Amino acid sequence: MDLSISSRSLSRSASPSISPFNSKRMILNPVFHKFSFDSRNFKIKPLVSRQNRPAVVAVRASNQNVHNDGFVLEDVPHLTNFLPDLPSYPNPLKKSQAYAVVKQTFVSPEDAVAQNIVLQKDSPRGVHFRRAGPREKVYFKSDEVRACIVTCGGLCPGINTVIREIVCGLSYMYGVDEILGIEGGYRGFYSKNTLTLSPKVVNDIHKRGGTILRTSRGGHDTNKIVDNIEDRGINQVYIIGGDGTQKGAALIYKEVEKRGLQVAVAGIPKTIDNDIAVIDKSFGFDTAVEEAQRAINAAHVEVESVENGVGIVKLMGRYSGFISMYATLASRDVDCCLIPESPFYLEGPGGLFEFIERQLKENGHMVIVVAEGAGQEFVAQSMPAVDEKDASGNRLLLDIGLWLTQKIKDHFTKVQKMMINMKYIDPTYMIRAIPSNGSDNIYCTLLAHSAVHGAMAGFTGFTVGPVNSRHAYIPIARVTETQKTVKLTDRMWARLLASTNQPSFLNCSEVLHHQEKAGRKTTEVINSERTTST
Ligand SMILES: Nc1ncnc2c1ncn2[C@@H]1O[C@H](COP(=O)(O)OP(=O)(O)OP(=O)(O)O)[C@@H](O)[C@H]1O
Ligand SMILES: O=P(O)(O)OC[C@H]1O[C@](O)(CO)[C@@H](O)[C@@H]1O
Ligand SMILES: [Mg+2]
Repeated sequence: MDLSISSRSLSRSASPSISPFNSKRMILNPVFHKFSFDSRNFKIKPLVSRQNRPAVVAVRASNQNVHNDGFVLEDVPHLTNFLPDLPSYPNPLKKSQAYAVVKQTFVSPEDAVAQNIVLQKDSPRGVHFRRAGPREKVYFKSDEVRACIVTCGGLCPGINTVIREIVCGLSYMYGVDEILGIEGGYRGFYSKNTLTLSPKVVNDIHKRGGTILRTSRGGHDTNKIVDNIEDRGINQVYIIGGDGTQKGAALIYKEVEKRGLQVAVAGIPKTIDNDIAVIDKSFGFDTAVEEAQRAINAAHVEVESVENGVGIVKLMGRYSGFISMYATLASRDVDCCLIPESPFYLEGPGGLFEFIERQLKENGHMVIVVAEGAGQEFVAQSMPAVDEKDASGNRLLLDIGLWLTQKIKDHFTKVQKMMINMKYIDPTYMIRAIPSNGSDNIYCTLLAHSAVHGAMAGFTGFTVGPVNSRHAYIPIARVTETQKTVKLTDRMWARLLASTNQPSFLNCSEVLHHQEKAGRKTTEVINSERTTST
């Protein structure tokens, strides 16, 4: 029996109960894809799908493949894990003009990307991920692919570039011509129309900020989404979004597996906050850091032109201060950077007021960069209890910029009897809404191509991203189980403190606590200038 029939033709077949897909689902003898782990790592569990059809699913007991030398491969799922007889085809890239003279067109199945590249001579080789890129064999016939793209969560520079490059990549590299854009985020699967995407439609969208598909928060209903995927005959789903979106993508992948559908689910991580774990950085982040310079520069120009000028620039970063940290390091005009990971205080020795006073005496002006998630506990104290959430359940933040502006003004005019000139700039949405810069555009292309190659090769339930500069397929759970934050114990934060010479706001016991948390037992003498008791 020919099992190469696509889910498109299947879902269009008159009666699902007599679809040949049923026979495929009932095969009880899974033969795992040769790149996957051996069957000892799996157990077989019968499940019942939406239409009460029996489905057979291979559940990965452990997705870690550990070798004697401490080499660990954290693999991503493959369609053949639960559709063992899926046929494969030669990759059409073999005949592609673009790849004609490439020395090694296809990534070797053995290629892996190391999560940790700083090792000691005798240390175990550690965790690795499957290297991204085109494979010798694909598990979809080009003319049977019906792909869709969806964008969820907040905006970020480069989303349109990723959309463009998925469409052009599918079309030019694999000859796919059925690509749908799902409108308005996850809820768009079941409540909106779709857009037909082609290279012509997406040709110049990378020059625009935002997402041509529009986005939303909330509205993730796994069953409704997968019903819709099935009904539309979609067999490749490209999901662009942040940590919440990737959690949603994992649920879609699981439901697809449970129903035994030949649908590849690929996540492309997006977040301006750069808070996605494992990957080097998220697309749009460099653009954001660059754009933040304009706001910082404006603040600097303003405050150095007046007497006792204090400029405050608020940047995005709910729980992670990466944009603020990098924008500060890039600028050199910033005297103090406040991020959510590093608690600060205003009054007393080593506090912010003391530092501002010193800066004003020495330079006559200063610039503070504050991440939107910093000092939320202070703002909350001075406001009636509000605990609002957005539609996705993310806590809505209070305006630390306004609060800080007011506090500094009050302190210097009322307590210190000192005239100061406050300038508060909030460029957050302006930064998020711009198109991506050149280097982010290239990065977006790599992400999109990696996702397309991965889905065509039959991988599913994966996220793409660079790990130590090499693009890899990462199990979705790995990027959602933790959020990446600035580590105060890493050298980067020390570099920032050394560059601005701002107080660290940590007292001696806090320094030791952070070092212990980072697993470092140290008896280092702590710089007394930077340590005060609160
Ligand atoms: N735990 C979850 N399970 C399933 N879906 C989720 C989950 N968390 C969020 N989502 C869905 O993912 C989408 C985007 O989530 P969210 O608004 O948190 O943004 P995000 O993807 O984290 O991006 P960012 O935080 O960078 O703006 C929403 O449609 C939301 O319903
Ligand atoms: O678009 P919204 O819902 O106002 O979201 C703003 C939030 O989104 C983010 O930009 C993340 O996408 C955060 O930095 C910010 O707090
Ligand atoms: Mg998020």
